[in-house]
Amino acid sequence: MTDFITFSRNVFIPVTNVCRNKCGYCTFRREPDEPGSYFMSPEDVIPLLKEGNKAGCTEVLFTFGEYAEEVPEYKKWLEELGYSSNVEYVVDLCKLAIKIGLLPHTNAGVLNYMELEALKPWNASMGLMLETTGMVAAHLNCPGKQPDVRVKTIKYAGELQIPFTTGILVGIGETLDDRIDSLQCIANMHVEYGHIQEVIIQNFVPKPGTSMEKQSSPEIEEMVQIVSMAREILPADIAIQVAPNLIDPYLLVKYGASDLGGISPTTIDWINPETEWPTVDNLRRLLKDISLRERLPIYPDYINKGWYSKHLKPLIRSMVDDEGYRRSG
Ligand SMILES: O=c1nc2n(C[C@H](O)[C@H](O)[C@H](O)CO)c3cc(O)ccc3cc-2c(=O)[nH]1
Ligand SMILES: C[C@H]1O[C@@H](n2cnc3c(N)ncnc32)[C@H](O)[C@@H]1O
Ligand code: MET
Ligand code: SF4
Repeated sequence: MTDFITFSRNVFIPVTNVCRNKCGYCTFRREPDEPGSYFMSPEDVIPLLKEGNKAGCTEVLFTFGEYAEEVPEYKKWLEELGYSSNVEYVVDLCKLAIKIGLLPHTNAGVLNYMELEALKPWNASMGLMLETTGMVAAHLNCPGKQPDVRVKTIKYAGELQIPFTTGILVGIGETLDDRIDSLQCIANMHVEYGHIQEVIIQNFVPKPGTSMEKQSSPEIEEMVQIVSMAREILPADIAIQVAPNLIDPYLLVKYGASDLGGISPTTIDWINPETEWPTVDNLRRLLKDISLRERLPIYPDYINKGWYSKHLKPLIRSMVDDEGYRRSG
């Protein structure tokens, strides 16, 4: 077990819920003509960024339905704002965030090499869940959830030296062999490119109204097993993240989890809105004897390696302590 467990203070901004995929477990996504579908303009985003900055956050998590621009309605919204592509818009959102004092972490789903290249200078880190290398029914209508497509994006990020977050979703119909294969696949990519800063082991939570509503969440014993396996399979410099709003982290931390991901003081978890994040004080209580330390969205090793652009340098410098974590006070 590590000496301390890390987390980051973030603002969670779900820019659009329009998405080309139809994951069997997701309640976030909407059809463009469905009530509740939306697209956030800069006027919607700016107050949230300012509020997060005031509350002491270091990070903004921009997340999206995947390739929403393939949907004509979304494309029209973008063009009305004067953008010809989603990535062009995300770059502008990142610039706004940096100006306000937050380090961007973008997870826009699958992206190609050029899109990642355009986003790299404006992001402290980026992410994409591998989910699983297995063929599961939950991903039947999801061009962007095919394992080879996901792996390609994660490899491009490696070629571009982008500090990267990925992970697996546990309990979506994959087998034990699929879980081992997924972790091995991530480990191999890290050995080749050295860019995976953390791997999320996320437990599936069934949601009413989805095709998987009757499927159960993995038991804690199963999560302990997979976290232990992850700790054995993944190189030691990769952190293992679990989500403290989805599962009690105490036991998982004993078996190798070392990070609790982004906790937001001002926003909810838009993908899992049913469960609130614990406050930092509550986390300290949950973790009992184990101490908690705040990090930035870019891990100490990657700050040391200088894997960030000149646009982020002043902000990172103002936030970081001598050991690469969040400076206190
Ligand atoms: O608060 C959340 N943060 C999620 N994060 C963000 C994460 O907690 C932090 O932003 C990173 O650890 C960077 O600091 C993700 C990041 C990814 O790149 C990919 C998937 C996720 C999923 C979640 C999530 O479900 N909830
Ligand atoms: C942002 C990430 O949220 C995860 N995600 C999406 N739906 C669920 C769910 N029902 N339970 C747990 N995690 C989920 C996916 O792994 C996605 O990549
Ligand atoms: N839609 C993307 C994905 O599933 C981003 C996270 S879910 C909103 O990969
Ligand atoms: S999890 Fe992401 S890719 Fe899947 S339907 Fe939801 S928004 Fe789309």
